[in-house]
Amino acid sequence: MRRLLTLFHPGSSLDVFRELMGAVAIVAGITHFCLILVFHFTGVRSLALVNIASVLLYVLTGLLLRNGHVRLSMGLMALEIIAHGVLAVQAIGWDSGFHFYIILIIPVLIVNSMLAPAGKTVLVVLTGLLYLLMDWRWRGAAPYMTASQTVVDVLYYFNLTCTLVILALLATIYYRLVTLAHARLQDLARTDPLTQLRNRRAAMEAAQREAARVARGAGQLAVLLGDVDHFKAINDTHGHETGDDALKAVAEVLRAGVRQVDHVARWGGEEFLILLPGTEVPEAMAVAERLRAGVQQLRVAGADGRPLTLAMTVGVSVLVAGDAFDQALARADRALYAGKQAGRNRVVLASSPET
Ligand SMILES: Nc1nc2c(ncn2[C@@H]2O[C@H](COP(=O)(O)OP(=O)(O)OP(=O)(O)O)[C@@H](O)[C@H]2O)c(=O)[nH]1
Repeated sequence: MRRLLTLFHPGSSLDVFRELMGAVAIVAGITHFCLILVFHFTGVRSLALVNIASVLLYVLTGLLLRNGHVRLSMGLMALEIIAHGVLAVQAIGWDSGFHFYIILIIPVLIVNSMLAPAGKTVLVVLTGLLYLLMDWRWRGAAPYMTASQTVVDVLYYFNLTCTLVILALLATIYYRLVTLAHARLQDLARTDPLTQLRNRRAAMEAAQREAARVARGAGQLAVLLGDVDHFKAINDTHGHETGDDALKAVAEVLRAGVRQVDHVARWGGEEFLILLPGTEVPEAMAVAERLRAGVQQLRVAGADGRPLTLAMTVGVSVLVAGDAFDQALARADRALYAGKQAGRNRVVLASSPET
């Protein structure tokens, strides 16, 4: 299953559908391969040849899918399933169960993200009508090939089992892919697109979780608020693109400069929030100073090609048990403001909670 799910990387609903079709092509190819063996050993050589053609067709549809020809491969698959069903029920009889596969077209049509609702409805109804028509025409009709009751029974239970397995697989894969796509969306909703850091919303969630840990006695939480100095001047002098490059470079310094358990987020424009769980004042000040120095060492290419230096002011506060996160954040913000007032490019420790 994991292998099937990693054939394509699901992102959009089209990717999800393409992945699903890829899985269908693989399972259908395997089913037809088994049928080659069944027909070969039961002596129905002509149908073994038909199934060789089906396996080759599913290989082709798999390749088409990988190259992005989703509609074409889907059309070929539907055509194969219908043609195979029609031919086989006429040849060996309705009781062979080859018509079951046509029913599987209906759920695949419904999850198809490329079809408009009206088109989907028409195709689903047509498939249902085709199935009913086949049932009316061929159930009870005499097949033109004579196969023993044992062969018909083997085929019936083989086809019924395969249909049930494919149905369960389709539902499972679709459920897994929807879950993956949902997780991806959740992640996107929490990521800042420019810096790839967590965004303000994700930072607030992390802050609430960490604040709850502090309240449970898990030690202090250091709150660092960093703001790039004179950033407007960088934008104004070198352009917005250079400003963006500078923000990405700063984000990288911050991300690389903290532990795995720490949280780094883009809090707003050129402002970054860093949360350090289980960290007391001396350690928090050391980390803040290291990050500030890291930003100062950065060299970003300016509009004239010459390297541009950056600086960052950081306000530091510590959340202790019985303290509210908003209060600690407000203290870090005041410390940051004090740092700006005092000349920027520095780390300032906030006053303690009770002052
Ligand atoms: N390039 C770029 N600029 C941004 C982005 N978000 C905010 N800004 C700019 O960041 C600048 C922030 O300016 P100010 O708030 O005046 O701060 P500053 O110039 O850094 O001054 P100090 O903080 O006092 O040192 C504004 O010009 C915003 O337009 C962004 O995503 N990309």
